[in-house]
Amino acid sequence: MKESLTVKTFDSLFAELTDRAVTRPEGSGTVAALDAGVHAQGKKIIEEAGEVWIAAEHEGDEALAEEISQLLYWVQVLMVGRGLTLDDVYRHL
Ligand SMILES: N=c1c2ncn([C@@H]3O[C@H](COP(=O)(O)OP(=O)(O)OP(=O)(O)O)[C@@H](O)[C@H]3O)c2ncn1[C@@H]1O[C@H](COP(=O)(O)O)[C@@H](O)[C@H]1O
Repeated sequence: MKESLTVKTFDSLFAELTDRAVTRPEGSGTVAALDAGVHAQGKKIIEEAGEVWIAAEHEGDEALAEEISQLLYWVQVLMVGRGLTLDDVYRHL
């Protein structure tokens, strides 16, 4: 996950990614990830989920937390790409 001076939350990251999809700033990895489509996004989710599993089995808390953050990011990319909102998901929690 890229470094930031402010603390991000799941909701604030989702708002940021939603804004990226609308404003499409040059150089945004999220824009590229959205343009790559659901197949590429799904593969990335599987990859990151695998890295979370491996980290949980073999790595420390910091590495595990970083892998989880990447998994959450890619799940959000897929959500934004499909047009889901946070409420669409939260209502199932
Ligand atoms: N939180 C994330 C985030 N987490 C993961 N990733 C991307 O997910 C990928 C992680 O893949 P990998 O695990 O394979 O790591 P890698 O860096 O590709 O390289 P290796 O693992 O092979 O060493 C990288 O491309 C990361 O850039 C993220 N990309 C962006 N964000 C945040 O999303 C927001 C928008 O970012 P931009 O669209 O790039 O402006 C910003 O707040 C960013 O900090």
